Amino acid sequence: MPTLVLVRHGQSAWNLENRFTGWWDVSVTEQGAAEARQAGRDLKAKGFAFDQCFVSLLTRANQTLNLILEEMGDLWLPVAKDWRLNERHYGGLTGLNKAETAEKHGEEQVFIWRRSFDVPPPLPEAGSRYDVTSDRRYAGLPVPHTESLKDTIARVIPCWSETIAPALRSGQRVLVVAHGNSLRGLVKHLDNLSDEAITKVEIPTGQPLVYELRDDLTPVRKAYLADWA
Ligand SMILES: O=C(O)[C@H](O)COP(=O)(O)O
Repeated sequence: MPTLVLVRHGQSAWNLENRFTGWWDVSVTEQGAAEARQAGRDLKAKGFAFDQCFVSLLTRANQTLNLILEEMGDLWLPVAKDWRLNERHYGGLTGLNKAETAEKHGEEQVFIWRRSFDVPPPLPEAGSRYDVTSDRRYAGLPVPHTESLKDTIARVIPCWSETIAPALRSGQRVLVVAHGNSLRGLVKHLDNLSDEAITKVEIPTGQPLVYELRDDLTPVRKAYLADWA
């Protein structure tokens, strides 16, 4: 039975500071690194092993993956790095404090920006210091300027269909380390959730989410590792 484990990166510097992060490339904090190591130890203790890993191009996800694999003694595993697993792009909100933004624009507006299905955050101002379009890791790629969850899903699902799903179908046990919203996109797809239902789904940092799948890749059961018997 295909096994898929999804992990959101451990706590990042901007999770700690409560800042909109998106494609800005911050590192995990000490707590985030500890979450990742614990996830690796727990996966190993519960008998999980992987054949193929997938990760975004962002540092916090790569650090988390490496720490998990180090704890599992599996740093040798093949890893496919794909920009399509990056966090949703937070546009002009990138770098702003979430609580201060809510004070300025209201809780309701910030909820719409953070959790609505198809309303993207405002575009960045020209010359934004958080512009990553010329970062060489994205050379030749269609770097977005802002993204709704719907926009994020429009790149995550092709990544799923072209790379992750074929690996699972070929019998590989797969670990995906990515981000709150790229993983919400995958969860929406796997659990066949409505646009409304996904607004209520939150994915915590550093907690492996385990899916046991049928051969057609529909879920048989799903649970966070802490509850996986
Ligand atoms: O990019 C970010 O700021 C976070 O990783 C996810 O943010 P959210 O909880 O506002 O979707």
